Amino acid sequence: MPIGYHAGRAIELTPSILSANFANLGADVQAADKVGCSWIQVDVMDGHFVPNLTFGPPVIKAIRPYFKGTLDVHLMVSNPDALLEEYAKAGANHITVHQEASVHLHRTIQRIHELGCTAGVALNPATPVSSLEDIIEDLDLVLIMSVNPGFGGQSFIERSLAKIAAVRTLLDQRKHEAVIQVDGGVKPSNIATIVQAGATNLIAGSAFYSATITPHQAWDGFVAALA
Ligand SMILES: O=C(CO)[C@@H](O)[C@H](O)COP(=O)(O)O
Ligand SMILES: [Fe+2]
Repeated sequence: MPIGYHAGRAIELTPSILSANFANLGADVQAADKVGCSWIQVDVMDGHFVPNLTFGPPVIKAIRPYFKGTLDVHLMVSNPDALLEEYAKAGANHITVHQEASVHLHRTIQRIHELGCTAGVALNPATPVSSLEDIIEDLDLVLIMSVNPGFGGQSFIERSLAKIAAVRTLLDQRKHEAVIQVDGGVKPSNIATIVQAGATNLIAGSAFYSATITPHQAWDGFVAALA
């Protein structure tokens, strides 16, 4: 269920399980389902495209029964094409690849669609929105990275707000509707500004899975911040 609405669009909160308790992953994924999240993000890192190593297809297959909604795989890997089928078969509904990691982006997006998933492209903080001009109409989602990918708990890079607004302008110009997702440093204290810039899907890792508040309290905090 959405955490709010802005300009007639539903705003979704997508917990990132990178900040979950890995020894208790099924329960943590189920907690996101129970509080009402329609999306959950699995951050796949290969220790090559980003300096960290996380989950593979067996983990996605294992958590699939614990979440009813969209299982969003954020692929932070070199050569994503080689892995798409495995992640789709493991239970992904949505796959985002990085613009910087894909040599044949158009072919990659076509392949994700052939596999029955929706498709997104992520842009690192230093990658311009203009790099999407010739692919945007094929995308279901654009992911603006508001931190350098690899780790949870980093601070939101303010320049990302202008990039979010630039994606909204480009989508409007092309009369194309796509999810604008923002990932990194999203908190109740900055969510309203991020949504006003044009984002519709907010990733929350450390602000959702926290030692000090429950997922329920985290959800309520985000809802209140948007109200
Ligand atoms: O993709 C990534 C990091 O590369 C993320 O999805 C993080 O998990 C977000 O964590 P927070 O910044 O919300 O703590
Ligand atoms: Fe992510």
